Amino acid sequence: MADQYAQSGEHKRPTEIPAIRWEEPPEGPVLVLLDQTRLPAEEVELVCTDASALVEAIRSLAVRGAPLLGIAGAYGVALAAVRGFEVEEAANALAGARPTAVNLALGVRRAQAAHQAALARTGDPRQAADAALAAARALHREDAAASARMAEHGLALLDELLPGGGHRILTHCNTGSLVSGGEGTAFAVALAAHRAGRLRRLWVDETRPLLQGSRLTAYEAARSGMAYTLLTDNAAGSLFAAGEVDAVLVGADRIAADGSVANKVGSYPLAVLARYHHVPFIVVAPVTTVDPDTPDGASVEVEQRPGYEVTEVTVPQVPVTGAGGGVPVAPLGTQAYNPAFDVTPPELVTAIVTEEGVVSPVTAEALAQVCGRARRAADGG
Ligand SMILES: CSC[C@H]1O[C@H](OP(=O)(O)O)[C@H](O)[C@@H]1O
Repeated sequence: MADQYAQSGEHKRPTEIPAIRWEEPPEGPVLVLLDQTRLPAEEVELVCTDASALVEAIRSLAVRGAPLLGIAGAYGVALAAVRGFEVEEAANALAGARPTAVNLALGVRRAQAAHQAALARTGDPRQAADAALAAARALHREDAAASARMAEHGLALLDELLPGGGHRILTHCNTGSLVSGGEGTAFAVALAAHRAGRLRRLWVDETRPLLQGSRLTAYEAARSGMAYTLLTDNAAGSLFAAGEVDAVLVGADRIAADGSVANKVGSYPLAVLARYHHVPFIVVAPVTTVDPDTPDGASVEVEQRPGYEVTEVTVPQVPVTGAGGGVPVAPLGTQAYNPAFDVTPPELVTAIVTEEGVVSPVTAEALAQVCGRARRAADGG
């Protein structure tokens, strides 16, 4: 069936518009974001001059994805410090902008701690601001390096689990360069397989309601030249039943200490389908996404988003009458259930691929060992 589909999508010349960059124009430092709510129709950059603009960008998913949220949060602290705003207030607002992706608060607190330490050491706000910016830049670099190592470990795992190449991978939501300082997490593995000539097709879940798959993953897949095919989330089951899926690759927003994985809503049903059809369900995430302070899946705060994201769609050039500024696709006043994430229990996860290596089977002990290795390395241990 996969061969019925010609190479999907056009292959635009890749334009290297980074998801995030720090600029220092004469008017003062700014954080520049590729506005992901405008993709794929428009490549528009959003300039943030203060933390409140960045908080809004995070809440609206103009900037999104766990690792990138951590990087953005750290730059947000630096932006507040450099522009002379109240740093602690800015840090708290940024850390609380979205609750599920642990990386956001982690990145914010890392830059805030650097700022506080430099201020205590020097008493000089300028040096403290520089320290916060240095911490953000370091996190940005580390995430890019982590992405490359996850891609290596992930491709090696695919080759081990699926000898013979020609991998048909199904993915959910978006986990490429739009969520990362590098080429992403799960998508970076698919990209590595493509470059190695071992990706037969990437099946892309559209990922309702905000369509990160159809809008963002398809955008990144088209630019890469890989063979990809978009599907509605509801069609995934029939692909498994047809034997068209060799593995599932997804990202994560928070991994609890017991190995429970919080990820985009719709990930859990894919894990159940994968188990039923004896297909590996692989999570790809940096160790910064593992939260030892969240003991299990039930402890994860799952972000509940506005109902209008389900009851309305935003279609350009069509008059909008809905509460959320979209075109209603349900009777006005319809209540909607709209969790942004769901939680997959560790027993349904074949492996967690991190930059420190692969955790499989997924147990609290194995996870702690991998993450402990990373933390000792970070502490120079
Ligand atoms: C590897 S981070 C990508 C992760 O973030 C997405 O959520 P959102 O688009 O709401 O930020 C989704 O859960 C992805 O797996």
